[in-house]
Amino acid sequence: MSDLILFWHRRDLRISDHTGLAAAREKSAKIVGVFCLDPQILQADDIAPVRVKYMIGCLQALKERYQQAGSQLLILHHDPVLAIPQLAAALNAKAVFWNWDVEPYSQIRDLAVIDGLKTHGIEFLNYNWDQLLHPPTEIFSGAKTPYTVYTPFWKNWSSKPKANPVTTLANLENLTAKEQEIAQASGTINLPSAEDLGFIWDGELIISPGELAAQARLDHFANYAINEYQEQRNFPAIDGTSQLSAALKFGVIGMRTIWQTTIEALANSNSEEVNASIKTWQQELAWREFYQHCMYHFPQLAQGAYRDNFKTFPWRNNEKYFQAWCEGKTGYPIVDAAMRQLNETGWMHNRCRMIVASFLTKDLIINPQWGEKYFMQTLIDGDLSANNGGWQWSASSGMDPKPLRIFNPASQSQKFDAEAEYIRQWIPELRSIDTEYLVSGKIPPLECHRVNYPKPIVDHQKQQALFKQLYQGQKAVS
Ligand SMILES: Cc1cc2nc3c(=O)[nH]c(=O)nc-3n(C[C@H](O)[C@H](O)[C@H](O)COP(=O)(O)OP(=O)(O)OC[C@H]3O[C@@H](n4cnc5c(N)ncnc54)[C@H](O)[C@@H]3O)c2cc1C
Repeated sequence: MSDLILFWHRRDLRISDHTGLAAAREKSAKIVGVFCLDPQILQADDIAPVRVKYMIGCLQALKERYQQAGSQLLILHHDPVLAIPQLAAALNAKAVFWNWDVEPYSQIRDLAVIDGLKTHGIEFLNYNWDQLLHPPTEIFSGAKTPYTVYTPFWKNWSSKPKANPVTTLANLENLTAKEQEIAQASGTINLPSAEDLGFIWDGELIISPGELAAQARLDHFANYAINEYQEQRNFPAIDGTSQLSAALKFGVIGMRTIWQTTIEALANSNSEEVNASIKTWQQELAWREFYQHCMYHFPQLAQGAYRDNFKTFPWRNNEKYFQAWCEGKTGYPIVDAAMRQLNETGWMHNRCRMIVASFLTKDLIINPQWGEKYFMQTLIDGDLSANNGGWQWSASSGMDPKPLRIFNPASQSQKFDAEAEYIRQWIPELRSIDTEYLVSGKIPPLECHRVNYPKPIVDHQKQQALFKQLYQGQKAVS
C-alpha cells in the first residue's frame, strides 16, 4: 500500500486552517484532494445556479491552492458511494480522510462510503468537525440533552475555549505519472463549468469565490463594519454585515480563523460599543452552530415543522400569491425589494429574510416549506441547517420559545428603511414615489397604476387576524 491519503472535500473548499487536512498531514506528506460532483445533489430540485457557480469558482481556487502546495485536486462526477472507494482502491491509497457533516443525507452517504472503503481494506478518518467551533457531540444542557433554545446554548457554547487556527498545508507530494494515468482511467475529469453542469447564472457573482477572497472579505469586515455591527446590521441599505455566509456554507474560510479575528478585534477595541458590536457578531456565528447542532440531533427538522401544532396547519397555499411573492410583485414594497435583491444577486439581507418569511407564512398563509425551497433554489449561501432554522423561526413552527411572531411590513420599513433607500434600489419603478408612501406600503392606487406597480395582493390586518384564528384552532386540536 502507498503513502497516499486522498482527502475528500465537501463543504471545506480550502487548504488553510483545515483540521481534517492537518490530521492527514500528520500521517503523510502525500495528500491529494478529491471533490465529487454528486449527481444526487445536483439533480435535486433545490439547487441554485448562482450557488453552483460560486462553488465551481471555489473549486477552481482550491485546485490552484493544491498546485501551489505541490499536489492537486482530483474531480469526479459520479455517485461518491461508488466513486470514492473505487478511486482510492485503484490508486492503492493508504486512507481516505474527510470532515464530518450534520446533514441527514451526508451522514447516510458517508456511512455507505465507509462500507465501500472497508471492502477494499482502506483506512478512513472522518471524525473532524472542521466547519464548527464545537461539535454537536460536545454541547449539552445540564440534563445532558441537546439544546433546543438558543440563549442557554449560547451561554454554554461561548464559555468553552475555542481552538486556534491550524497550520496551512505546504510541500505536499503529488501523484506519480503512472498514478495520474490510473486516476484518469478511474473517472477523474477536468473541472466543468456551472454551465457544463446545466446551471446558468447570467448575473455577476456579488461574492468572489475562493479562500483568498473570503480572507480578504473577513479582513475588510474586521477593519470596518464589525465595529458598528450591532447598530448597522439591521439596515438593508447599509453594507453593514460580513457577507461571509456563502464562504461559510462551503467552508472556504476556517471557523477558527474567523473566531481568532473576533478575539483580535476585541483586543484592539477601545470602547464598550465596539465590544458589544463584536460580541453581537460572535452571537450570529453561534446561531449558525446552533442550527447545525439542531439539525444533527433532530434530523426530522429537514422534513417539516418541529412543533406539533404546525404539523397539520391549514395553510392556504394560494399559488398566485406564491408566484407574486417569488417575483417581488406583492404590492408590499419592502417585501418586493427583498425578493428582487434575492432574484438579481442570489443574496438577501438577514432583516429582509425575516420580513419576507414572515410575510409568506403569516400574511399569505403559505406553507413555509415552499419558501424554504425557493430560498434554496435561489440563495448563493443556501444551507439546509441555517435556512431551515430561519424558516422555522419565522413561521413560529420551530424551537424558538416565542409562541407567535408576526412582522408588520410597514413598521419594519419604517424602522429599518426609513428613507426607502433599499426599496428604491431594488424597485426602479418606485423611485419617483414619495418616501412616506413607500415605507407605509400605502401607495395610492393611481400612483401604482402610473408606475405599473401592483396594489397590495392581501390586507395585512385581515390576514394576520386570520392567521391568529387558524393558529388558535390548531392549538385547540393539538
Ligand atoms: C428565513 C431565513 C433563511 C435563511 N437562510 C439562510 C441560508 O440558507 N444560509 C445561511 O447561511 N444563512 C441563512 N439565514 C441566516 C442569515 O440571514 C444569513 O446567514 C445572513 O444574512 C448572511 O449574511 P452575512 O454573511 O452578511 O451575515 P453576518 O451578519 O455577517 O453574520 C455572520 C455569519 O453568521 C451566520 N449567521 C448570521 N445570522 C444567522 C442566522 N440567523 N442563522 C444562522 N446563521 C447565521 C452566517 O454564517 C453569517 O455569514 C437565513 C435567515 C432567515 C431568517
